[in-house]
Amino acid sequence: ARHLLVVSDAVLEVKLNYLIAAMAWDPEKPQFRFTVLVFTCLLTFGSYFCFDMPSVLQSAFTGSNNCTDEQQPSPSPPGVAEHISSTCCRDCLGMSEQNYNLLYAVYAWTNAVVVFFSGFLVDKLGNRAGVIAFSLLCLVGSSTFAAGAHLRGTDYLLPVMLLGRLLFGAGNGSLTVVQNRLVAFWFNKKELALAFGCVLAFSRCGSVLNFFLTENIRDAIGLEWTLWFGVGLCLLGFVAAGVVSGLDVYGVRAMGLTEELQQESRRVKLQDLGQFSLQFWLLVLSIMFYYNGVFPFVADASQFINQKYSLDDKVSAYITGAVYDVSMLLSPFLGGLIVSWA
Ligand SMILES: N[C@@H](Cc1c[nH]cn1)C(=O)NCC(=O)O
Repeated sequence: ARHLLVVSDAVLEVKLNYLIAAMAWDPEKPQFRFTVLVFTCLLTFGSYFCFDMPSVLQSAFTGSNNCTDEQQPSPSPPGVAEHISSTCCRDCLGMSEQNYNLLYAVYAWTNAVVVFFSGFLVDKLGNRAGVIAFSLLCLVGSSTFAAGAHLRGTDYLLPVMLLGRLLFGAGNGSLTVVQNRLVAFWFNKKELALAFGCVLAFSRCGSVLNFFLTENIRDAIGLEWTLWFGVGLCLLGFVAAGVVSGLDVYGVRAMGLTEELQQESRRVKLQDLGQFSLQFWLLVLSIMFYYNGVFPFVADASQFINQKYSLDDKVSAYITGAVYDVSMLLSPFLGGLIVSWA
């Protein structure tokens, strides 16, 4: 019986090895591109979580930290969380509303300017360099932002946090560009819309979890460590970037496309911009005007809802995040629907 067990064990191992080889290492097979998809989805999960952390934490960012040594945080009015009382808040950064909004403005402007150049750079240098560089920028940006929060009460708080948002903005937008390029490469023949749907759903999942969890995490570990928790998620994105990069090198080489892709990237030039169609630019404009309304609203909505309707911070954040909930739930299905209609 023992002999039989050893033999069946060996057979099982051979079968398993065969399965792994057949499953994972032929880049033309669906298993390979879906493995790429899983790690591509992970690229922006953390950065999307971090992007709207200020919105959830707006009252902490703008509340005044004016406690004296003996003073305990005073009891909060009904419906307002304990740590944000109007008279004493140990966990608050004391930013003005304008400076708080600067955190978003700096992100948006850097994002808008940098993505143009990073898109061109990725066309020239390829996905691997881009995915590593931009996820590293997100990591450095979110770390700088979190480190800035430790400087409360000093003149350095705002410049350091703004610098963090600037680096994060440069990284996150560009990371989305290279993420879409990876999906377009690995899913160019089929399942393209479905793959885009999955990527968007996963990114939105980062946003949604931020609106559901951040306030609770802050209650448990305090403001600074909550921001470092976001950094941890960006680190996850950086690790995923390493894996995607490795898979991409392997897959392209195994399909014998390395030389062809290098030649293609040499041919890319700035003048190619002129070849984009009117339809493309109209699409760009419609997306721009759509986001014009959404992102600034999300940035200020948590505190607005909290103050106008006297709702608890957590409930206000859930309501603000609802704008992303629907998108998260529907994207993969709508992507699948488009695939089956096309
Ligand atoms: N650069 C991102 C910013 C963002 C917004 N929400 C989470 N991150 C971006 O523009 N994303 C586009 C999007 O559809 O979320």
